[in-house]
Amino acid sequence: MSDALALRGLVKRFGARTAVDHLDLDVPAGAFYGVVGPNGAGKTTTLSMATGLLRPDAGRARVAGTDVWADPAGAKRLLGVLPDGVRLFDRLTGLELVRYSGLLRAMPREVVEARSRELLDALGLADAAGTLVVDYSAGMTKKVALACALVHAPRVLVLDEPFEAVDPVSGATIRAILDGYVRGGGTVVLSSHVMDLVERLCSHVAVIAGGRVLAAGELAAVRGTGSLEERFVDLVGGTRDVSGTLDWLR
Ligand SMILES: Nc1ncnc2c1ncn2[C@@H]1O[C@H](COP(=O)(O)OP(=O)(O)OP(=O)(O)O)[C@@H](O)[C@H]1O
Repeated sequence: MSDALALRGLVKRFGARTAVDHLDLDVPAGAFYGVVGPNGAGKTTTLSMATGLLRPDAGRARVAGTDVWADPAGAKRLLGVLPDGVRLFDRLTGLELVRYSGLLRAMPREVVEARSRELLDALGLADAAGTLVVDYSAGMTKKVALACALVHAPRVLVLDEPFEAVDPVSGATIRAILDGYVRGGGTVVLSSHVMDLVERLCSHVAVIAGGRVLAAGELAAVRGTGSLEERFVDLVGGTRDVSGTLDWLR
C-alpha cells in the first residue's frame, strides 16, 4: 500500500527566506502523525504544499499515491484539510458552511444534511448552527472548519493546529473523533505545539526546524528514553536565557 502522504524534496522560498528546504517525509497509511517544531519552522508551509494550497518551488507531494500538483482534483478527493489562518466563507451560518463543503464534494444532499447536523452536534455547535460563522469565537471557528474537513469522510486528514483555541471538553471530543477515525483506517497528520498531546495521541512524529526534518518516525523511536519535550529541546536548541534582560518589566 502506498504511503498516505509522501513528500519529496519540497522547497518553498519567500524572497530571500527559505521556509521549507528540501523536505522529505513519509506518512504511513493508518498513522496518527504529529508534526512539531518551533515557531517559523515551516510546518504550515509544508502542510500547505502537501495539500494543494501552496505551490512548491521544487519537490513533489503525493496523497495515497496521487500527485497533489499533477492531479489536484484527484488528491483533494482523498484529503480533508484544516488549514491555518485561511478565511472561511464566514457570512454563512455554521450549518450552511458544513453543508456547502459537502455539496462541493458532490455528495448527495440528504447525506450532507444528516452528516452536517451530526458533526455540529458532536462538536457542541448544534445551538450555534444558525449563527453566522463571522460571529463565532476562535474555538468555534476551529471546530466548524474541522467539521468541513470531515464531512466527506476523507482517507487522509491534514490538520494545522486543530486544538488551538479549543476548550478542554471540545478538545477531548475532537481527540475521540480522530481516534475513531484512525481506528477505522484513516490517517491523520496534525501540527501542534503541545508535546503532551502529541505524545498521548500520535503513533508517529516529525520534528521540523529551519524547514528541514530533524527526526521522524515512530513516536517511541524519536522520543528515545526521555519525554518528547526533552527530545524536542535537544534537537531544536536550548531555551533562551532571559535573566539580565527586560529589567524594566520587573
Ligand atoms: N506568505 C508568506 N510570506 C512570507 N514569508 C512567509 C509566508 N508564510 C510563511 N513565511 C515564513 O516562512 C517561515 C515558515 O513559516 P510557517 O508559517 O510555515 O512556520 P510554522 O512552523 O507553521 O510556524 P508557527 O509554529 O509559528 O505557526 C517563517 O519564517 C515565516 O515568516
